[in-house]
Amino acid sequence: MSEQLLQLSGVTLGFAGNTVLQGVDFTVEAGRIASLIGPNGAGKTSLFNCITGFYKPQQGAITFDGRAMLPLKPFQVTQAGIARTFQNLRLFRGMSVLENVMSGQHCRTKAGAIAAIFRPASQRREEAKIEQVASECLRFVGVDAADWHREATTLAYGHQRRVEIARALATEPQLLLLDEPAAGLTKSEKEELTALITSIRDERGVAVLLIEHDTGLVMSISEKVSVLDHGVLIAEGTPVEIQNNPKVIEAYLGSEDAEDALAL
Ligand SMILES: Nc1ncnc2c1ncn2[C@@H]1O[C@H](COP(=O)(O)OP(=O)(O)OP(=O)(O)O)[C@@H](O)[C@H]1O
Repeated sequence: MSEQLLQLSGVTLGFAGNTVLQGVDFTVEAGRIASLIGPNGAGKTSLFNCITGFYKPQQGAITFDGRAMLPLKPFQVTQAGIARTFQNLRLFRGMSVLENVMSGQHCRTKAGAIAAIFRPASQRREEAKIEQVASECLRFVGVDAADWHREATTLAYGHQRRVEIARALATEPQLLLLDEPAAGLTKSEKEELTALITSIRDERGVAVLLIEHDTGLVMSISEKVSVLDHGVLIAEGTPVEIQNNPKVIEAYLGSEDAEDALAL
C-alpha cells in the first residue's frame, strides 16, 4: 500500500496575530508509520488539533481518504477513521478500564437515548459487540484482564497510556495519531511501545502518525519523518536523511543538544 491517506495542503493557523502554522503541506500514506518532530512550540500538537477538527485553520485544506475534513466536528473526524491520543492522559475518571475503552466504540454505534433506556434486543446485541471489540483492543495492547474492572486512573502510568491507545483503536481507525506516547515511560516500557506501534501497523493495517521527542524511538520505527520549526515544515525524509539534514540540525541547535535530540 502506498496511497496517500491524509493530505494537508497550505495549512495556516494563527491566534491573535501569532502564526502557529504556515502553509504546511503534509501527507501520510496508508499503512505506514510517519513521525512529526520539532523543537518545543514548533506547532506539532496544533497540527494534530487541525487534523482532528479541534482547531480550524484560517487557510488550507485537509483531506482524509479523499474526503474534506475541515467542515467536520471532532467526533465526525473520528467517525471518518482518524483516532488520537493526547499529550496528557485523558482517561475518564470514575470509569473502569473496560468502560473507558468501550467509550471509543460509541462513534460506531447506532442506538440512541430511547434504546439506551428500554434496552431492546438490538441494543443488547450492540452492547455485547461493543464489549467484545473493547476486550479485543485491551488484549491487543497488553492490558491484563485482571485490571479491566479497575478504575482506569488507578493503573500504573504506563498501563494508562496503553488503555488510551486501546480506546483509540476501539474507534476502528485507519489512521492513529499519537501525541508523545513515550513521554514518562521507562526504557523497557518504551521498547514495548515501539513493538506495539509496529504491530498496530503490521497486524491491524492502521497508519500511525507520531509526535515524539524521543527521537531514538522515532528514528527506529518511522518510514518517514517530517520536521516542523516555528510552524514551517522545514524537512521531510527517511530517518537517515533527517539526521543528516543541516536545516534540521540547525533547528535543534540552540534549543537542545542536537546530537541527543536527533539521536545522532
Ligand atoms: N489555543 C491556542 N491559543 C493560542 N496559542 C496557541 C493555542 N494553541 C497553541 N498555541 C501556540 O501555538 C504554538 C505551538 O504550540 P504547540 O503546542 O502546537 O507546539 P508543539 O510543537 O506541540 O510543542 P511541544 O513539543 O512543546 O508540545 C505555541 O506558541 C502555543 O502557545
